[in-house]
Amino acid sequence: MRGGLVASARLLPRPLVRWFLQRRAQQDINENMLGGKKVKIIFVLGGPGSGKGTQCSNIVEHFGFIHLSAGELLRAEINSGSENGTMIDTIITEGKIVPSEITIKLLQEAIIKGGNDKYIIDGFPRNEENRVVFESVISISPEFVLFFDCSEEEMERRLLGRNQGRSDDNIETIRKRLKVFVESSLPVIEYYESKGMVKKKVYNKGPETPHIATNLRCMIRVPLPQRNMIFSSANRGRLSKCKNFVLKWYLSVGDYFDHHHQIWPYFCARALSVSGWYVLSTHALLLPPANPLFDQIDATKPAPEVFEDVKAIFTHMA
Ligand SMILES: Nc1ncnc2c1ncn2[C@@H]1O[C@H](COP(=O)(O)OP(=O)(O)OP(=O)(O)O)[C@@H](O)[C@H]1O
Ligand SMILES: O=c1ccn([C@@H]2O[C@H](COP(=O)(O)O)[C@@H](O)[C@H]2O)c(=O)[nH]1
Repeated sequence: MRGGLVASARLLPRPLVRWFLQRRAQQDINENMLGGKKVKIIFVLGGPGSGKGTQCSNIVEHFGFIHLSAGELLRAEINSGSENGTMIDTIITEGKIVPSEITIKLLQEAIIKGGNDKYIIDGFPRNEENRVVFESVISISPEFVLFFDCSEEEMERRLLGRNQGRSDDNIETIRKRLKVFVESSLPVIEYYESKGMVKKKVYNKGPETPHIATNLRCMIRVPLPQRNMIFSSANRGRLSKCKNFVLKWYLSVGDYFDHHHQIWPYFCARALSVSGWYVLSTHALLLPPANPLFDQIDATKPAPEVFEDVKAIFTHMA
């Protein structure tokens, strides 16, 4: 019977057979299945240069996932001389985001071609539109999302030293990419965070927290009350960063810490939060325990230490 089917398939035109097989694979994917196995997807998100690619290589080595970097797939598309190549190249050089249908088609093809049941997708979804279109076209929900949190200064330093001949590793494009990350990609992380899907490692490094913009943004996913307060040391971008956010009113007391690093502001912050203030803090030490801030992977640490955090997450998952 099976032999008969194979023989009849040989009589069909090849494009039709290819179309049929692709459709089957697509149906499988839509049911989270590929080749009879449930497909696991993990999104790896973080700013440009936060170390996503570096850690994905470690994950592949230790946990047998296939690594799909959306950026790499787009770069391969440019190099293949495809009709979309020039458009993609221009978008990447401007640090903007390529239309969802292009990226998702490339991801979909790579998943089908990969034939594995475990994928880490690095650098995608990049904006809310990416996320929504992915959900409707490839209806696989990620098992979880890894978020690498890193200061903008550190990301910029790393990208300028990466030296892999990438057209977007220049200061002008890097600045644009960082802006796009805060404006378009962080909302995706916030969305997954609100669903409890962002894998976390408690960030408890000390008083100085590097990534003010990210962290503030993470807090602001919560509906803002009238009164807000920002703790941070001076010259860490409190005012400039806050201008990006619709803070109705805030009180900044960070200057006190710069010179003293005293414990009293911690109690102050707690007392204020208990009495209805919403405390935004750029100091890990000041966080009231229930405050969800700083729960990302601290990607400013050396790569092997970052991987220890990642490993713990993957080990628990297995
Ligand atoms: N923890 C780390 N400490 C110092 N340097 C790092 C660390 N992790 C990665 N790097 C270096 O920083 C540069 C950027 O890392 P990587 O390419 O992994 O970042 P990425 O998040 O994938 O960036 P992009 O989104 O631009 O592709 C690389 O040169 C890498 O070797
Ligand atoms: O989903 C995606 C992923 C990437 N891009 C564009 O590619 C560059 C480089 O991406 P990396 O992840 O840093 O390799 C990125 O700045 C975007 O321009 C995209 O549009 N959509």
